[in-house]
Amino acid sequence: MSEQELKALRLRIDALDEKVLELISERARCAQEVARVKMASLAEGEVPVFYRPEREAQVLKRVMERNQGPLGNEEMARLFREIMSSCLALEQPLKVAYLGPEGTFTQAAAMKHFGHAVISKPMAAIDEVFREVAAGAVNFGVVPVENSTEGAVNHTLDSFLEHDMVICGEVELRIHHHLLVGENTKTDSISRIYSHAQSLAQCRKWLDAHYPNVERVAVSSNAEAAKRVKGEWNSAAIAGDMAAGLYGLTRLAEKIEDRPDNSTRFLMIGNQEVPPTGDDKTSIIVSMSNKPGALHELLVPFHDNGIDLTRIETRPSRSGKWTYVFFIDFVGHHRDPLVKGVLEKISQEAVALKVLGSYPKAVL
Ligand SMILES: O=C(O)C(=O)C[C@]1(C(=O)O)C=C[C@@H](O)C=C1
Repeated sequence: MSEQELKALRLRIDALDEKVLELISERARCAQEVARVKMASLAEGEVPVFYRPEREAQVLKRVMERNQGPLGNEEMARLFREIMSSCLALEQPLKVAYLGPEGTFTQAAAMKHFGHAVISKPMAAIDEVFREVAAGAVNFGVVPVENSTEGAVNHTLDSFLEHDMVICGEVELRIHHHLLVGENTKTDSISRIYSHAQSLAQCRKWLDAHYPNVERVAVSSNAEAAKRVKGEWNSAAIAGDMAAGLYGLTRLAEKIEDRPDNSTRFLMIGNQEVPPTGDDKTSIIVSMSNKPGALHELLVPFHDNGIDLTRIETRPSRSGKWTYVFFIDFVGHHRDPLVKGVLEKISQEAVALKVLGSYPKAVL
């Protein structure tokens, strides 16, 4: 390519950037107007709700439907995700607590869902994320709930039994683990590998094959593991891209998870009910009496009404020995007439039924 051609193309890019800049600014001014309208239409004592997950899902879906390339749908939606995040921050910066420390996959999930213009706050444990939201110190919390290789995150499920929380969103993240070392690590004499117990389990086969005799030490998060190895000579950590970058670690081996499709689903928790979008999911907790056929009775109404169950999980109820609660996710919104009917039917048979929330299916 000649210098002249390159110069001409760059001039075109400059001109386009000016237009993009002006359009983004116009959009941001529009969002400021939206905030003004929201404030003006408040009833006496009503608190304004700036964040609208149902609207955000709609905007992102529209972008993906209309996108003609060459950028892929996900890439384009990711750009719009950030524009919307910045527009919302003009209305009101969201405060979001997540399972920390900095560099965890949960932080990456929070950024994927809310964008980077939020004020994010790392918490030391899942229960602390719940408490921070319950105390009103943040608008939302982000916690992991299930992994495609290792199953449920029990701490999260149990926290729902102890706190009154509304689920207002979900996000799925492809989880890639790397074996990381610090600059002083003697790589031929690694005697210890740190990571979160779930991550160690997700890489079990790889570790058995490559480091069968090395001690595996479970710590509170993979970011914590990355932080530790920075100062140690004979240890490595299993963690993701964010932690590797944050703590300046070297990748000794990449993508060491046993299953290439290893993914984790995260939930956004808060106090805000989300209206239907037409493409939603609902999460409920149900406890049934301990009698034969109880689980069958619980599932029949879903089957009879053609409602798609996406997950069912059992946990000890904590209110009696050998009694259980069921965590159920299904497609639909609790305000849909069909779903309403199913929930009424179940509550007639159940000891207790709690709707944890209805929320848009993950778009990104
Ligand atoms: O439509 C709204 O209610 C807005 O506040 C605007 C907007 C946007 O930028 O599109 C910003 C934040 C909301 O979470 C949803 C959408």
